[in-house]
Amino acid sequence: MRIVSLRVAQFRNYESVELEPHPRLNLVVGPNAQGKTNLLEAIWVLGGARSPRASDPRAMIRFGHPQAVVEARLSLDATGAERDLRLDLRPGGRLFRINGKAITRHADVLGTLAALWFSPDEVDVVRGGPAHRRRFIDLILAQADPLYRAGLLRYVQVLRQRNGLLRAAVKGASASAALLAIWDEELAQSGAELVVGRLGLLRDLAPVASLVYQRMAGDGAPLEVAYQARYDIGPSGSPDAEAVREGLLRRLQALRVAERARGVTLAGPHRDDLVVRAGETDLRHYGSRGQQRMAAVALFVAAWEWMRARLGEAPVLLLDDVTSELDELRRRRLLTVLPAEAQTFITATEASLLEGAGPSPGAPGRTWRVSAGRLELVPGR
Ligand SMILES: Nc1ncnc2c1ncn2[C@@H]1O[C@H](COP(=O)(O)OP(=O)(O)OP(=O)(O)O)[C@@H](O)[C@H]1O
Repeated sequence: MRIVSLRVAQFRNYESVELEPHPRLNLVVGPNAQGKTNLLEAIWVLGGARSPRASDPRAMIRFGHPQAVVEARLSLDATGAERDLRLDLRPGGRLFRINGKAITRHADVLGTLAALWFSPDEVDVVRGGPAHRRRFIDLILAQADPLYRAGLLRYVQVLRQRNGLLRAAVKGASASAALLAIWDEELAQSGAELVVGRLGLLRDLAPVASLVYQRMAGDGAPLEVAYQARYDIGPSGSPDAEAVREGLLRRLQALRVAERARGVTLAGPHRDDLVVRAGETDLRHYGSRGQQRMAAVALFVAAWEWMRARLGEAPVLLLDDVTSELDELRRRRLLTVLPAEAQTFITATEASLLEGAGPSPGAPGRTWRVSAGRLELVPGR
């Protein structure tokens, strides 16, 4: 899919800008603190995702204004059909509209504008804690698979209820064994659905990520990405919900005393992780910064491929400041592994850092110069 036109109003340092992005490559250049990231952030949150840098959506409303608006006309690859997506950000919350119709359930927005965000901070998908890796796979799955979205909502609700019961038990309230057993079943059932979705994703994602990693690293070590749970999930190559359900249930029963003492659910997909290894090296703990960065890029490129295959639509790529920390060689390697067919928005302080971006030298695209919340189309690209 691609963004045909975009309007950003009273969002961060933008008063009001309208643009018609190029179907492929959009370079967004300008000095620091001018609004490059803000533009990508506007597109990202329009897709329904949380901002990578604002836990409170109010931070994105232009200072002194009551609300921000981001809207786009989207064109679908499969049918050429167009869709209008609009987000109103107000102090009270977010309101999304698709073709003018207000969307009441946030989960129904995800996937309308499928996108992936990548910045140097995404190295945390490899180097950071397990929550980063869980968020990575959940967001991919939630955008591409409505069943997974629904399953995730259900799991979060079950987890909340079960934790409530365990917390009450810590405070001395009676949490009957029978009641807990019911919530064990619920948690194991909805947890197993999530784990099976995640295993299916990894089965497809891992080989692609390994290929991309080897192309970038050039040292021959394959990248291994595997699911890590502290309960039996059966054979990961052929995901089986029943095996996962039983494994998780057994683990919950074994953890009964500890959970009653701590008042929290100690096993399930909310605590699982991914192992990311290159050869013998667990990159999460022992990878060099360069290896971790390459593995993160490889995971994102593979995620893009997976989402495209699953949705039948190419997700929009938002690449913020990705070239800044890299030397010439790494920069070139990075730019050549990026999917050529994606509509891409890529920021940099200087256009020269993006030399070689796109499928071939001199690839078609548009360059926008950003200065204090104003965009200017640079002629000639
Ligand atoms: N809610 C807001 N209202 C008005 N201006 C804001 C708001 N939030 C951030 N800004 C301004 O946006 C600017 C930062 O923009 P942005 O983060 O897009 O920078 P950038 O061009 O990507 O720079 P860098 O290259 O340093 O990443 C700052 O000048 C900041 O004061």
